[in-house]
Amino acid sequence: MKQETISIYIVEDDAVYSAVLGHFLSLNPDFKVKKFFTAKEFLAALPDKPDIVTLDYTLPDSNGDQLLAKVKEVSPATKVIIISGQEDIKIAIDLFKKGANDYIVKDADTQERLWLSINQLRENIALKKEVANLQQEVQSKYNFQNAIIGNSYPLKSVFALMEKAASTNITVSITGETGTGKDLVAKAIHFNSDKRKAPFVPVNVAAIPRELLESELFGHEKGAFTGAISRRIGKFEEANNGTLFLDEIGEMDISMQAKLLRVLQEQEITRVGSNELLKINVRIIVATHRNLMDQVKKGKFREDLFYRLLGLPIHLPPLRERGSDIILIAKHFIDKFCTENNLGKKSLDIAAKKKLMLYSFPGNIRELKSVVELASVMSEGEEINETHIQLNSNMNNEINSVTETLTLKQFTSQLIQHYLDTNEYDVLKVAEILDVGKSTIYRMVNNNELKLQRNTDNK
Ligand SMILES: Nc1ncnc2c1ncn2[C@@H]1O[C@H](COP(=O)(O)OP(=O)(O)OP(=O)(O)O)[C@@H](O)[C@H]1O
Repeated sequence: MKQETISIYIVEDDAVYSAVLGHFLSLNPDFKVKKFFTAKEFLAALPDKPDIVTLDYTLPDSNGDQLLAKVKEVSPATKVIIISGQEDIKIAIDLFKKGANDYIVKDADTQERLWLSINQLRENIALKKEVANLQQEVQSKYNFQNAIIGNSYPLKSVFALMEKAASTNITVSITGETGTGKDLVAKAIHFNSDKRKAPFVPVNVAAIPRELLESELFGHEKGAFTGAISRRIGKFEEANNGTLFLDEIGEMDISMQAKLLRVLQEQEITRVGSNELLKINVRIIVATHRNLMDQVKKGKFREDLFYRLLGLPIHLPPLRERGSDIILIAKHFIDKFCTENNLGKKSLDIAAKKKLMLYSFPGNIRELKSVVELASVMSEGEEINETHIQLNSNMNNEINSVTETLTLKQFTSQLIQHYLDTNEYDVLKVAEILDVGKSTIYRMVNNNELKLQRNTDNK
């Protein structure tokens, strides 16, 4: 672990003793030492929150007891070492109870004991700082706008719902095709909620054999079934006070659905092979690529569980409906991949962008990522052109009937027409999705390049 500088305040009215301690601790260049001779001077500097304070138990204007209480009030994370002229076990125990970290008697060994004590506390401080930094890192990694790239109209609605989800404990149900970011959205909600310091526990229901799911979720006691050689806690217990993310919930077996419903209603679980009820407090987020209502109609998903899990529904639109987000996300992946692989800076040329915009991306963002990473490898220079973009399946939606021989103007007009047709001819919405001015669209309508209503020729 990297050793960081730590600040130490010495509070001691005996000037000689203070100078000795100060000199001794300053031998370590990582220790930044300040000396205070009265409680008054020390209290004035306390808001700077030192890492460690050594307190002389008896000062002319206060005592160790009062100052310890003040430190705990103003700077609870500061570690306090009491240095006392006499050994009094009762006082020492009392001080420990009130939060002192060590109690050292002034004698021949004081300096060594102090050195040891400070080094132990220092490890603890460094660990706490590291945990705090990691927590901050994770939070900023899952900050909505950092983690989830895009500013299209449909994605902005998703952000608005995510804010609501993060500020409450409501159950969240996320739907969307494969690769649209369901997992990412679930994590971002957790790491922006007040449960962020507790665990985020993902369970992919589809990946666990049906007969093992119950013990995976609720845990089991030793000997509960063949192979249960020891007690094991389940995912619900692991996620206690945090978030349990049940991915692919639509794949859950109907008998297991009944057990899950009971647990959600009662907020308590029973480990397999036990009779003991354990209270749990878990935020639930579920995701599925299926239409759960259809599953209910087909009798494959319990209606009562469906409504119990629906909570705040968030639907993630497929990538092909996110307009120019395709290019933003592609750029993001190219920059990241090129930096990680020392490939220098690369960018997409116009034809490459056009090829990406025309494709329907059945694998959504996951597919876009692999397409542009491969393109970054294939391109020799700084530019990624259309020959580097290797698509995995044939273009299959109506927009893909556009031929490669179109001019940029014809292409633009067909692209906008496609979005008008699929967005109820809402000009403002389409202008926002495609990031063009609404006047551009109206101009093209006036020039008969675009239609603002459905074609009625075939009716
Ligand atoms: N808007 C986005 N911006 C940047 N990266 C994204 C975005 N959405 C998804 N990703 C990335 O795309 C990949 C697929 O996302 P994710 O696994 O969350 O999708 P999913 O919907 O859960 O897929 P599946 O249903 O197959 O499990 C991940 O690498 C994720 O980080």
